[in-house]
Amino acid sequence: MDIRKRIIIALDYPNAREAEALLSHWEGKEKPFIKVGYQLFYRVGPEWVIKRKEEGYSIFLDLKLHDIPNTVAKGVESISQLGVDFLTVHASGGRKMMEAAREAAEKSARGQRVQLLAVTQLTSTDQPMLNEEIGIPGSITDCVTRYARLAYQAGADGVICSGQEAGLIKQVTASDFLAVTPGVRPLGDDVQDQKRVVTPTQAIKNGADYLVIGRPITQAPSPVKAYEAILAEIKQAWR
Ligand SMILES: O=c1ccn([C@@H]2O[C@H](COP(=O)(O)O)[C@@H](O)[C@H]2O)c(=O)[nH]1
Repeated sequence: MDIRKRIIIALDYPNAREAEALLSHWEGKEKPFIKVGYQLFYRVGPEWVIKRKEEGYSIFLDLKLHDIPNTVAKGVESISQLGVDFLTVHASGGRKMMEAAREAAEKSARGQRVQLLAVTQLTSTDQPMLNEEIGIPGSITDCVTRYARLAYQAGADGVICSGQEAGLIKQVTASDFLAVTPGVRPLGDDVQDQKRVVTPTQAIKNGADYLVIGRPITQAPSPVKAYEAILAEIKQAWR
């Protein structure tokens, strides 16, 4: 796979104009893999996503579905019409919910079916928050591992986890079970609201398949330069 596709840029913008302004930096260059979250999706809707697909972007639609199995299945059926590449569901929705999502993705595929990624624990969650606020006992690693196993057994294609956990997830599932990792910060960058953070090098060395990176690229004075610097770093780490 083209190593450029391993970096997924999070387009966390409030409208099409700002999202397209970011994308315009890549005019005449190879199109990056982009992530559309609900801030942008709820504003621009499915037509905008379909248009970007037609232009040749790979798209991760990060809607983090979490509901009863029937509702999630219907949501996946609708989303499958957009032809996006990746879609998130929450592993905490349970096995039946993820199985229903997988079945719906297969049934409603138009060509290549959407790949389902289960969110384990958000990268903004740390140990005290997991135990004291959310009320889940034990270590974050145990919780993430448990959710990853469940997601694997339920037919998800991979998980969203921190780069800290990518290697462990491969050990308890399979080497081709995707570890897609947000919470990536180049050395010296502000971690902001992220807690379980790693550098691009650490993420790749730990076995991450894709790095999801938003603000370190989108808020950089030159987004393309920031992207290319991360790319150079992961190429080095790949060796
Ligand atoms: O556990 C998770 C799941 C999703 N995300 C999303 O990734 C990006 C990260 O953006 P940064 O600006 O690089 O922090 C953002 O869209 C999140 O919604 C995550 O961070 N952690």
